[in-house]
Amino acid sequence: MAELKLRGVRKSYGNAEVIKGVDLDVGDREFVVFVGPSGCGKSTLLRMIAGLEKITAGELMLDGARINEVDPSERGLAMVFQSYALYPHMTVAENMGFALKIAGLPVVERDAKVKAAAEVLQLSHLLERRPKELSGGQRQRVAIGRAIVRQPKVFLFDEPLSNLDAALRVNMRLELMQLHERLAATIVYVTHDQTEAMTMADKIVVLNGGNIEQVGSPLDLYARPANVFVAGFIGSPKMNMLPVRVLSANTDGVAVALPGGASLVVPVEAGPLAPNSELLLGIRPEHIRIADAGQFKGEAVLAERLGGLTILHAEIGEKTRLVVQTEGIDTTPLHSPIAMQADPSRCHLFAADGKALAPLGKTGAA
Ligand SMILES: Nc1ncnc2c1ncn2[C@@H]1O[C@H](COP(=O)(O)OP(=O)(O)OP(=O)(O)O)[C@@H](O)[C@H]1O
Repeated sequence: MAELKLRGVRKSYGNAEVIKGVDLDVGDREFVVFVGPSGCGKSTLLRMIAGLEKITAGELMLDGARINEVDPSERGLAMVFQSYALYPHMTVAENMGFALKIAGLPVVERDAKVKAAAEVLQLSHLLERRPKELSGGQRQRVAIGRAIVRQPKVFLFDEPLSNLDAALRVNMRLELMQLHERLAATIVYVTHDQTEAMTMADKIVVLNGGNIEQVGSPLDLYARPANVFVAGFIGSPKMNMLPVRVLSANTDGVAVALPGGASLVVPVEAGPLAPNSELLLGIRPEHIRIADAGQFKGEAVLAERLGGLTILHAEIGEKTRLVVQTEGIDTTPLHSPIAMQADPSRCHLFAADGKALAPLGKTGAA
């Protein structure tokens, strides 16, 4: 069992508060990913869990017991860093077994644990090599192996893949997902890469400026971002955001005037919205299609043809662009008039404070 609970956790450096009261549950065997822009506090929060940074206020619990004051080495957590921090003069086997040696484990037990971890990580044939004789991906696996042999309650990963090239990163991502399954481990993982978060996490924690913006499964965050920040952060290419004006609201949703003059009814709760209020309309590029007729008219000015899909950039007004994602190789001619149709049921509306209007039915209205 390994459950973490954070309650009202804060961190200040002098007068600067960088973690501003975080409440979070990490369930047993859950793969939880902290994601957010540079400087939002991801690493600080992870290091506080590890015990490498003091917690200024709040409570950190592991399996029901407060561990704020427990020494890092006694917490039963193992951290894997971005820089692998391997000992250059030691072999792979010695690097992996070092913590066990320090802990005074007999050689036979130590060797057995190193061998078992090496097998899981496909490092068995490299045990006698030194770090400089390994590729980046192999070094990262050794760093993970060093954590595995300690059989920690929770694995903490701080951007472990960011030193690897793109192809290797994709491979290691898959390996980490398999490892999570094989070890049935609880993992807290920091990244600024939303694709890593979307593909690996059971639960994503989106951080911004020391606060949690939203916690949810990848698909929750994709389908129901709580605010503009999460909507813009999750999903690639990014969600289109268009300024719109409220025309009316009724039980079908909120009708808004679009740039270009057409209107669209988004099935969301109006709440206290007044006519003429200004909102942001969010539409993911994959929820718009090129059509004979549609709510948007303009012309494609740029096409990114990626083989399996095409990303079209269309101008729909002065300084207003719409990004449209289509399947396969799209042959829409550039600089000719086209129409685009958005699926209203997949659209999002955000109020002036950035919060998403609730989808119809969520609060009981039909
Ligand atoms: N030792 C420190 N003293 C003062 N401020 C610090 C210290 N460590 C971190 N900070 C500040 O705390 C904030 C959060 O930093 P942190 O490293 O946790 O961000 P991050 O989200 O991990 O960013 P990145 O993705 O760039 O690594 C930043 O504004 C940073 O400047």
